[in-house]
Amino acid sequence: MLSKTVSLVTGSASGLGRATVERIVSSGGKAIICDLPSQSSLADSIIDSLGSDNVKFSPCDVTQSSDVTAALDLSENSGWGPVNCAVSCAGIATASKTLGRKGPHSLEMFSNVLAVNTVGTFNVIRLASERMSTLDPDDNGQRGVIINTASIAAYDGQVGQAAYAASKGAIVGLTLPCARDLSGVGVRVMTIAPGLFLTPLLAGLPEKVQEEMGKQIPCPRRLGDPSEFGKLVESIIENPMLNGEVIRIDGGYRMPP
Ligand SMILES: NC(=O)c1ccc[n+]([C@@H]2O[C@H](COP(=O)([O-])OP(=O)(O)OC[C@H]3O[C@@H](n4cnc5c(N)ncnc54)[C@H](O)[C@@H]3O)[C@@H](O)[C@H]2O)c1
Ligand SMILES: C[C@@H](O)[C@H]1CC[C@H]2[C@@H]3CC[C@H]4CC(=O)CC[C@]4(C)[C@H]3CC[C@]12C
Repeated sequence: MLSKTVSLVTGSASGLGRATVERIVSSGGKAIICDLPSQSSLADSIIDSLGSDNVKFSPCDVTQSSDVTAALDLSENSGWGPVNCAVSCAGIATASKTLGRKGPHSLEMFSNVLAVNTVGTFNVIRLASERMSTLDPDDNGQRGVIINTASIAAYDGQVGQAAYAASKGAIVGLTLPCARDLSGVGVRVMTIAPGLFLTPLLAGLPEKVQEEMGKQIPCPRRLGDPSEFGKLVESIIENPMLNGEVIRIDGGYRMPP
């Protein structure tokens, strides 16, 4: 049971983040939905279904420190206290070759993917851990847990995924040093590397392509359901021994070139 979980979940108006909020709240916790202002109507529908006592929306671009700070403040100003759990799901994906028919990869696109996926994730880690450090420790001397979302593309990046794979590889790379940095204040840091999950990120692809992608997963032979990601988040929150590690959740899939 996550009845004491007060969480900030980025990118949670949609997909894996939304499933995380649903899991945390159905297990008795609270969640701040941290997503772009353009996602406010999706956030409102989550609040309608889960209740405004349990879920609040803070419009936020994760690359902006003031926006993340405002989301952390909202938890405290709502009487929930400082967050003890931060889950980063905000992310964007692009597809562009390093040298394509139209010329070299756009440097702006590369920087933007790293800004949202990597810098945004680190922004949450640094600001959320400061708030967690003010909490009383539990029996294990722990004050909070931070969960990042990488991707199996961090390991098996495909053609056209240089920017995306680099952004996710960096999240894998920062997991252990951040866990080590924050061990003194009792904050754990974990990363999940999902395989192919049926979220709006993939739902935009033709149905035939989605079906074919699902068939490539060894077992189970289908795309992942976002609720399965939410379940893993819950396990990580509940298990005090999980720290400084990356967990793949991919049905045994390894992406081809
Ligand atoms: N779906 C998959 O198969 C899959 C696989 C591996 C990794 N991932 C990763 O999981 C995470 C969630 O992906 P998803 O599939 O749920 O996608 P999604 O598009 O459904 O959700 C991503 C959310 O992030 C938000 N977002 C984007 N930029 C933001 C910013 N600057 N600030 C705040 N919020 C921002 C979007 O508005 C959106 O609500 C991403 O990091 C993605 O790279 C997804
Ligand atoms: C594991 C995931 O993080 C990536 C693996 C496959 C990627 C998708 C491949 C098709 C792309 C098409 C596109 O133009 C937008 C991005 C993609 C949907 C891309 C998104 C990231 C994953 C799912």
